[in-house]
Amino acid sequence: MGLRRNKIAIVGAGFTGASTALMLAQKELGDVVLIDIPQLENPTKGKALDMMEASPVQGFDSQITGTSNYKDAADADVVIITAGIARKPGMSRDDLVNTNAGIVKSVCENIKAYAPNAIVIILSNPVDAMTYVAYKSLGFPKNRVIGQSGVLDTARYCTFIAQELNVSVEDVRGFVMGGHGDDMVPLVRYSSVGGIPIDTLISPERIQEIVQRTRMGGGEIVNLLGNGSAYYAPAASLVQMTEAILKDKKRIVPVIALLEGEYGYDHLFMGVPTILGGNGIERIFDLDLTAEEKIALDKSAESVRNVISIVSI
Ligand SMILES: NC(=O)C1=CN([C@@H]2O[C@H](COP(=O)(O)OP(=O)(O)OC[C@H]3O[C@@H](n4cnc5c(N)ncnc54)[C@H](O)[C@@H]3O)[C@@H](O)[C@H]2O)C=CC1
Ligand SMILES: O=C([O-])CC(=O)C(=O)O
Repeated sequence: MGLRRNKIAIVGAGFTGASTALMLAQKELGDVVLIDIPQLENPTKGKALDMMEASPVQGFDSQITGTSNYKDAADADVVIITAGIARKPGMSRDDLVNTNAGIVKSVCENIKAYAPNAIVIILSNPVDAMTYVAYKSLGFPKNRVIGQSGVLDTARYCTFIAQELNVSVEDVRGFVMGGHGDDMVPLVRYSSVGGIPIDTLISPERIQEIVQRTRMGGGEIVNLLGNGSAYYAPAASLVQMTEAILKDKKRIVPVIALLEGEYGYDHLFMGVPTILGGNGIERIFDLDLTAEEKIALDKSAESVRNVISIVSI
């Protein structure tokens, strides 16, 4: 019997889903199945075929299939959920909660039926609450239900630090935790370039501006695009998470995880630093925080709780 390739299903073939499919294939992380609603089956097939026709030019052998039939996603190793509506200028991510909760729930019923052993990554917003909806709907163990926020928020934070110091992005380290909203918590104390703490190189005022720009990073793109939200950096973030899982890399990345006592929170889904590997979330780092950091995290946790409290499953 030949070796089996990894299979990655992406539900939602819009801006983020399609960008993710192409980036996954370019890295040959597995065969990709792109799923959207039956009314969009032809455009979904068209996107997949267009990407396949890039493969001889770019030299990748991953197969990309467009479909509206979950049977094509049977036994996927990783399923990525990007289905739902995106915000427009003037809206908050939380305004999407009721529409997207219904969509994520129905998507999860299909995942449960066709890919019961998959590790599931949720992108749909408001993503902390949608990860909770997915966890409840799937009934999978908590290590296999993972929300994407912190990789993207950290990427934005690191972009701004690299630009501020005019240094390589490869040398910037740091992370953002908390909910994926305007009160997320970039951890300045744990941020460095080439091992040098950033607060020895950047003034407190500029650091605060970078922190604030990071918090509003999604909104900055929404306002510039005018008719949707970011997709290139979100797709890159999903690819990093998928790669960590499929290659069992044990990357240390912030992701949305079910907290059961960590940081003093119980039954809450929120972004925290974790080890991401072949078993999904393999460990949560429960770091000591300063009083100021804890106050900021409490505020973010309260925002997430408020959104989750209005979700009906
Ligand atoms: N967590 C994060 O960091 C980020 C979250 N997002 C969120 O991701 C979601 C998707 O964003 P985009 O791709 O830009 O939106 P989009 O509108 O381009 O694509 C969404 C796709 O989902 C599909 N869809 C809707 N209901 C479906 C269902 N029941 N089954 C299958 N497919 C379904 C739509 O037909 C559409 O093609 C939004 O909720 C957005 O807010 C986007 C970027 C970052
Ligand atoms: O801002 C949005 O609505 C999309 C998103 O979550 C992000 O780009 O961070």
